[in-house]
Amino acid sequence: MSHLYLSQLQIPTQSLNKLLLPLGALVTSQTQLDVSNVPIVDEDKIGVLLLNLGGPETLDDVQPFLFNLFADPDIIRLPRLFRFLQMPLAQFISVLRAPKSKEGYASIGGGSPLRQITDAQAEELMKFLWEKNVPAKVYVGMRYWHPFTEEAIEQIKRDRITKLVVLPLYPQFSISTSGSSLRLLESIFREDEYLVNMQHTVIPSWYQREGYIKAMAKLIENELKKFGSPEEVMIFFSAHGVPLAYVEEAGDPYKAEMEECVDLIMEELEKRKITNSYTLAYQSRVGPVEWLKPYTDETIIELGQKGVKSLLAVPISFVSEHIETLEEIDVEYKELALKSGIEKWGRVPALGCEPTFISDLADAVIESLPYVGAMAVSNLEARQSLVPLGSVEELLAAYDSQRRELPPPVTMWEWGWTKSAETWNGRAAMLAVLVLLVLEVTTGEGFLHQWGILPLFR
Ligand SMILES: C=CC1=C(C)c2cc3[nH]c(cc4nc(cc5[nH]c(cc1n2)c(C)c5CCC(=O)O)C(CCC(=O)O)=C4C)c(C)c3C=C
Ligand SMILES: [Fe+2]
Repeated sequence: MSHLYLSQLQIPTQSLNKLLLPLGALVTSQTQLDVSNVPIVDEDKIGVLLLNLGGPETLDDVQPFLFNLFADPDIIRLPRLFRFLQMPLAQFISVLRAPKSKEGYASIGGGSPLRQITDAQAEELMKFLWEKNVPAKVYVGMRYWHPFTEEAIEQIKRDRITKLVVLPLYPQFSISTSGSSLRLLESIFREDEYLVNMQHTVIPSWYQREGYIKAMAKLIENELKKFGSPEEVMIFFSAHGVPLAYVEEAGDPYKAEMEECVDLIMEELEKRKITNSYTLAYQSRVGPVEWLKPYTDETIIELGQKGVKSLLAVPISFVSEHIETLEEIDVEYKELALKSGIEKWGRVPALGCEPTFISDLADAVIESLPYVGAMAVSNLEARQSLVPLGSVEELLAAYDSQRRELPPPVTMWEWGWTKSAETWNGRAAMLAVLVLLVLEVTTGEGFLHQWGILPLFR
């Protein structure tokens, strides 16, 4: 785990006067916390901002929620040349996907439980912080639905918070989740004088924390006991997928962090004399591109073919129940497993407000407090004398540089085979394709239907 300032998410030249401090020591420090050296003065008002995805609360929210999701350039990554198509494409895909998504949300009670669960987690976290003598207020900022991150920030300003710890509720870092939320936050901070001057730190990922690993192991142990022969059960970790290009081209650490996380949980189980076989697969892919493999559905079928009879599904990338646990795993994958020859099926619940877990999150916040703004140094020498920059900064910088490369400046229209003509031809072609797609969706006929491509987005 490392800590950083939001300014570190910017290109390096803009972040020279602030410092990212990877706190390797804190990763392993699970010992008794000593809050006495936390530099908090009486006037300090401490805030914790929990970042999460957000989910539609009613069926009418589904399409606008999907629009917000697909309008995010960290979710649909278009080459810069085609960036102007982001909004029309988001509109197009959200309208196309909404009916299927609505069915899913209808089957879990008409909306996402994410807001309620995240609010409850915030409440519990606040209780633990106060019990540990850290009077802090906890805020929730969602990326794609209410309460939006912008709303949380407004409240933080109204409350005159002076020290802020930013904690994404995703255990493992991905460009598409924590990365996207932090990038948004960074842009909000950059434009606001109050926020620029507010001391803050970010905990980018925390999958390796002992409290989290222990809480996960305990939940798995509990569910295993419900099987007749627990030792014969295969532990099936199922993580939300990301497109393969995120990992292979943009350098997303998500897969590596996921694999390490699974290893740590299995090591913890071994300490409890649980040595079951296990596997990790990726679920919930969207669209026609290749995603991280192995895919959950294909793996279930293969395991059935290999004669596995008992499977315990463990959702691993998210700490709340949500549509992909309640519908995709509990209904679709269970049905697939039973059809594939698996006879006994179980599922580990999401962590939610599990006390070991929330208490550990409170510890993570307290451990990061000494670093809230404490390392804002203005000279390069001081910066270089400290611990080298952590992986998050490098990551987002690499990712940004990949996105920054490209286009020739788009000038006025010129005839002939010029750079400008090429650019405008490209844009015109994309617009034409878009018009064709809209026609196809509205009429239900066209080449994508004939080729069987369109249903892939549904
Ligand atoms: C760590 C978790 C998640 C990653 C990584 C992630 C990447 C990712 N997701 C989509 C597309 C969709 N995600 C949707 C819902 C959704 N996604 C996550 C988590 C991660 N997504 C959660 C917890 C939820 C559910 C929220 C809720 O309402 O309960 C949806 C909408 C649902 C649906 O229509 O299936 C889409 C679409 C992409 C494209 C992506 C990586 C690029
Ligand atoms: Fe998702």
